[in-house]
Amino acid sequence: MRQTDERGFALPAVIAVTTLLFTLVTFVAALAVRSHEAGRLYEERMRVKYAAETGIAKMQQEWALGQRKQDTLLDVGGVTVYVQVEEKPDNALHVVATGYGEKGVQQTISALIDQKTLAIINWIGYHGNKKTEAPMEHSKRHLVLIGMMGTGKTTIGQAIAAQVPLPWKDTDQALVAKWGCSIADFFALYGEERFREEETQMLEACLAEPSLLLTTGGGIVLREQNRQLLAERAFVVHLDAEPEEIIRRLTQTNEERPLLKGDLRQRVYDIYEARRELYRFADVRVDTTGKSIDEMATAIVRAWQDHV
Ligand SMILES: Nc1ncnc2c1ncn2[C@@H]1O[C@H](COP(=O)(O)OP(=O)(O)OP(=O)(O)O)[C@@H](O)[C@H]1O
Ligand SMILES: O=C(O)C1=C[C@@H](O)[C@@H](O)[C@H](O)C1
Ligand SMILES: [Mg+2]
Repeated sequence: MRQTDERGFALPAVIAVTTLLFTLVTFVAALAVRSHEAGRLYEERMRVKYAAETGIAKMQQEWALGQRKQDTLLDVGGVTVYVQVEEKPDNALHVVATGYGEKGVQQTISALIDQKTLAIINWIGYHGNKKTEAPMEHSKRHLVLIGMMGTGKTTIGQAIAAQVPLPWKDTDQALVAKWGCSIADFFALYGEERFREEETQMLEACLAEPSLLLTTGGGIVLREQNRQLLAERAFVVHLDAEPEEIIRRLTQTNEERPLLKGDLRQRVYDIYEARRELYRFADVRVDTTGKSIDEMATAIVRAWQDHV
């Protein structure tokens, strides 16, 4: 009887002490995990902030070399940095750099820069996870990729299509579907001028739709009329790549590109040089050299989301 009493008393006490100990250990462990996570988040914020600042410095360097002052997507040590530039009175540039890191960390820093000397007039400040002031230009309701053959418009477009709720069209693919023959065959049958006419009509039809993700043929910028239409109605991203990288990529594909027939290297260098200025009207430029398709797609989606 006594034994039963002792057991009856001991058991609840053991359970209570064990429960208390368990709760205490769990609490301390949770605190440790949380402070470790907070530390990691703090480190990530610092890394992204530093990348955004470096992004501004990189653009200052490029502008010093004569590069056009234009919005640009950069990769700074694995952090995507979107640098937006706005002309201000008194020869000043307002430059806003947003770095996008891991764990949803986003840091923005902005500065006023003297257009002539490229010196920083003053830093405007940092803010975390805050959208930059990019007023939506409602007429620019399409997302369009332009760029030289082989810069990845179609491939990156496909990856973007999986991330944004926009219908995706590719002018080359739409033309092939319309004609029922390849671009190379169309060129052989009707020549380049007729192709350009068809391309413009297709562009007009696409831009008349409510809102599209549109990937274009490399030569869409040849016609002034097309450049104007695009500048008015689309948020235009210029995919760029070094000619050597373009040559490497195009050597690995079987797709026939009529304008590259003959000496591929020479053709790529010639066309690149001839069109270099024609791509410059884009809202954003991005260098895809050495970058993966997914990382490009994610960076462009961010720039688009900033635009809308
Ligand atoms: N970032 C990249 N890294 C490595 N390879 C790539 C990259 N982007 C595209 N490629 C490859 O380069 C080739 C050409 O790409 P794609 O057809 O998308 O170019 P495009 O810009 O659409 O060319 P076009 O103007 O002729 O339509 C494909 O084989 C593609 O897989
Ligand atoms: O750069 C160009 O002129 C071209 C690029 C391709 O996308 C096709 O539109 C066609 O081969 C012509
Ligand atoms: Mg293409």
